[in-house]
Amino acid sequence: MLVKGELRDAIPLAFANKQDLPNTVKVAEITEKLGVHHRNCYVRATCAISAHRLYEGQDWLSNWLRNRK
Ligand SMILES: Nc1nc2c(ncn2[C@@H]2O[C@H](COP(=O)(O)OP(=O)(O)OP(=O)(O)O)[C@@H](O)[C@H]2O)c(=O)[nH]1
Repeated sequence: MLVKGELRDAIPLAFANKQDLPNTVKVAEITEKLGVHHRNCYVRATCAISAHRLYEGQDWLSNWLRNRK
């Protein structure tokens, strides 16, 4: 989807939110379903309620934007 579809030029960051809940789809499965495992894509496990790892993702995005050509 992200590799060949309309989103192929999109910023390669996805938040896999609600990872604190027991039945949430896990990062590996999301990565697989997005079809980005062969690409430099950062799928980050997060919990929006506690802000767990949200800032890591924002830092990653900031660096990616700064370094892209
Ligand atoms: N446990 C938990 N609840 C969350 C998290 N993120 C959002 N929620 C809760 O999920 C509900 C829906 O949140 P929204 O921000 O409205 O998200 P949405 O995309 O409109 O709806 P969803 O499709 O349910 O995610 C709210 O009650 C949020 O508090 C999370 O990381 N963990």
